Formats: sequence, C-alpha cells, structure tokens
Amino acid sequence: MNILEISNLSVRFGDFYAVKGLTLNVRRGEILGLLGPNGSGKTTTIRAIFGMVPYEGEIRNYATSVGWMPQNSPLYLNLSVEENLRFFASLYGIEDERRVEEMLKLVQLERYRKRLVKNLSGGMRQRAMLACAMLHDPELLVLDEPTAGVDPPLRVSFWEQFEKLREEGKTILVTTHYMDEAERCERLVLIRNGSKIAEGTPEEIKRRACGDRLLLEVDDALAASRILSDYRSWINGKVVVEVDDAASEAPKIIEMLSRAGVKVFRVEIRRCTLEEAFMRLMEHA
Ligand SMILES: Nc1ncnc2c1ncn2[C@@H]1O[C@H](COP(=O)(O)OP(=O)(O)OP(=O)(O)O)[C@@H](O)[C@H]1O
Repeated sequence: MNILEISNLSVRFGDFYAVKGLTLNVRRGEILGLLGPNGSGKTTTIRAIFGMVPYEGEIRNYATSVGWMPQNSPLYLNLSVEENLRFFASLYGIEDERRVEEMLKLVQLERYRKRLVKNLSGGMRQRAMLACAMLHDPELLVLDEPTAGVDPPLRVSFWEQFEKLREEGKTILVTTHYMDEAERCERLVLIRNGSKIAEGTPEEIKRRACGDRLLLEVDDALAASRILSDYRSWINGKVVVEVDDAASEAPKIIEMLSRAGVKVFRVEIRRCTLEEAFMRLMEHA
C-alpha cells in the first residue's frame, strides 16, 4: 500500500525542467532512498511534495502526518536548541514537555540545549533539525540529506534511529549521497536531469546495472571456459562467468560442467558495488 504517490511530476523554472515526468510511489513502512547527482531534482521533488513550488502532475499523500527535514535549516538562529524545539512543539500543539526532552536525548543534544542555534556546528544543527522534524511522531518522514555534515558515528546512530522508526511502522523518504546509506534503504529511486533512470532494491539495481558474476573453482579451468563458450567468461585464478541472474543461471552452469566431467568445488556470486552500478546507470541513461 502506498503512502505517497507522485505521478508524472514536472517542475519548471522558466524554460528549465528541474523535474520532468517523474513517477514514484513510496510504500507504507519502507525507507525509500532518492538518489541522484547534484542538481538532478531531488530537493525540487521534495519541495513539490510540500507545495513549495508550482508543479504539473499529481501528488497524492495518504499520510495523516508528515515530518520534513529540509536541506536549509528552518531553525531560528537566535533561539537556543531547546527554545527551537519548544517553538516547533507549540506549532504542532504538543504540550507535553517530555517530548522535547525525548527528542533532545534522541539526537544527543541534551548537553547543548542552551546553545544558540547560530553557535552550533553543522552536524549539531542537523541533529536539531531532525529532532524538530520528528517531534510530532509523523507517519511519513521526509529527510533531505539528513546526514550532510554529520560525523560517521552519528551518521550510524541516525540510521539506527531511522531503522527503528521503520520497525515501528513509520515510512521514510530520504535523499542521500552516501552509498552505505543507500544500501540501508529498502528501495531506491535514481534520478538524473529530473527523470527516473532506475528503481528497485539495492541488489536489483546492482544486478540490472552490472549483471552477476559467478566465480567457479573447478578442477579444469580451461575445459570449463570452453564448455561455457555461450557466456562471457575468463580465467582469473578461478573461472569468472558473467550472467544476468546468478540465482537462476548458477544451477544450469554447474550441471553443464558436471555433465562434461568438470568438477566444481566452489561457486561464489559477485555483484558490483552500488557505486559502480550508479556510475554505469548514469553513463548509459
Ligand atoms: N528556484 C529555482 N530557480 C531556478 N532553478 C532552480 C530553482 N531551484 C532549483 N533549481 C535548479 O533545479 C535543478 C535541480 O535542483 P535540486 O536542488 O532539486 O537538485 P538536487 O538533486 O537536490 O541537488 P543536490 O544533490 O545538489 O542537493 C538545479 O539545476 C537547480 O539549479
């Protein structure tokens, strides 16, 4: 079931299309990663979701509450962290002071509660923004590069938090440039020049971009590569065979070799990294 449906979305600035005919669905309970190079239209898509830019197409939002962590800080620079949180809590009609405390703890800003936002480091500011976006416990959380400027240990803790939210049934739409973060998403939508060029789980995207490789340890590599002449294969210590889908091809290949008397000791599946997959998809789109 979808929580957000974007159909044929286009956003134009003058003659320039920042987003062009983009269709994507966010399924309830998933973490969907929106990926693309700088200027590919991720932030503009998110701004359209919140009605911040005029657009063509259709956006259907079925969430009862949405939290948004934008790229540009909406925080008040001359208020402290705590005052900002209280202010945003009041906008949501949250009277329970414990929620502010909970959020401060969650983003590990208790010690800095009295610090003015203008005096926070970039990473601390991101943390304060995340706390504000989550104050009202939204069903759908939209995060635009939430970990930009956040140090690695805290990045990990942000993602642990996102995964915990998902376990609680929340949905997250997130943009990121970090491949390790993209790997943690259930599904990814890759955009370039405002249009979608790929969609799927990280594994599906890798397979689609680069195919699979089977690494075969055999007793006679030369004979094996001759038998597998219908495939692209080479010998590199092991016999390396390129296939579209390892799960369906591996048993066939093993049987072919066994029938021809080649002993297969070990089979390993290799897939390219997400980064390699993206480079390929970008080149060929
Ligand atoms: N208000 C605007 N007026 C004119 N052009 C704009 C406006 N907002 C965005 N753009 C352009 O639209 C394109 C998409 O920008 P957008 O910020 O959506 O990219 P992005 O994918 O979020 O990039 P990044 O990864 O750098 O955050 C860019 O070329 C940008 O310069």
